[in-house]
Amino acid sequence: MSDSRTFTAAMVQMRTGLMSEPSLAQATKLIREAAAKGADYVQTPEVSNMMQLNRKALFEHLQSEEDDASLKAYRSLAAELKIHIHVGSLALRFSPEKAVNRSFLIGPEGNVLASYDKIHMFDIELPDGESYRESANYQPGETAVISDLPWGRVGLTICYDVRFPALYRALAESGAYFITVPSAFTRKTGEAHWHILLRSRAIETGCFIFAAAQAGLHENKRETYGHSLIIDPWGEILAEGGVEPGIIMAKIDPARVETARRAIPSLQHGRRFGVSDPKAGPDHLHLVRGSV
Ligand SMILES: O=C(O)CNC(=O)[C@H](CS)NC(=O)CCC(=O)C(=O)O
Repeated sequence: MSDSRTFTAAMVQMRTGLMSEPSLAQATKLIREAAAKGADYVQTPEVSNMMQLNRKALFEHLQSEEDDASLKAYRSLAAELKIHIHVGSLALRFSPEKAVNRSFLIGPEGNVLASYDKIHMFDIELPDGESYRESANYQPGETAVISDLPWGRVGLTICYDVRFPALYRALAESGAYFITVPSAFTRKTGEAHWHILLRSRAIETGCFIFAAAQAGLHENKRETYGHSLIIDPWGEILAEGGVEPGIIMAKIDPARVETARRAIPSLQHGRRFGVSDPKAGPDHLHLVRGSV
């Protein structure tokens, strides 16, 4: 395929603080650095604006999408640098009671091309007592989102979504060549699952995976895993971050999507099926929700 389809993707790895202004300053510096090095598409992690201590503090600082100063700043920056900036997500006010975890794909004219509300809420309890109840504060999205970049179609997801392969299948079947997974993984679950989950989603979908990550010990005392990743459709890691803030970059050739899918057309081989339980009698069939 022609060289004109290739582009440079950059992931900004950051350590979001309690307040949005210093977090924006941190991201802006890294986005400028990526643009100076030739990035066409720059992604920031989940909750690029603030990671607060508790519900009360979160709601004191939340802005609505209309009023949020960091979204305006990212839009101006994209227009100034003439690049795509994908704000992995912002915590924004959704209603008096709920926030929303929303990512924004901004085009080189500063226009918002697409936004996506995280669908799957991280409500979990780890064996060591670490626990999260994202749904207490956040309103989940109900719609998967795709958008068109100049180099091919992109599907938007966030963090914990990565554990739900049906979403990725749906995005790939809707024409995605790239799938974005801006994240704030915990250190524990990241060590155990991060690379495997993201590489699996790349291999299963034949898509590039772009995952900018939060990293390190945050002002709110949470520790995130880092290791931002750019993965090709064969599952190969093209670039990986460490545990400190910074940028990673890779040249992206969308033709690799076609090569990988020609080699293993598993997207076309998927079949619908039921699950039979012989103990429950010959006519019994559990209905399953999908083919994956
Ligand atoms: O609440 C915030 O400040 C920002 N949001 C997050 O950090 C979100 C929800 S708590 N984190 C995840 O989804 C981690 C998933 C994860 O670690 C896994 O799937 O293992």
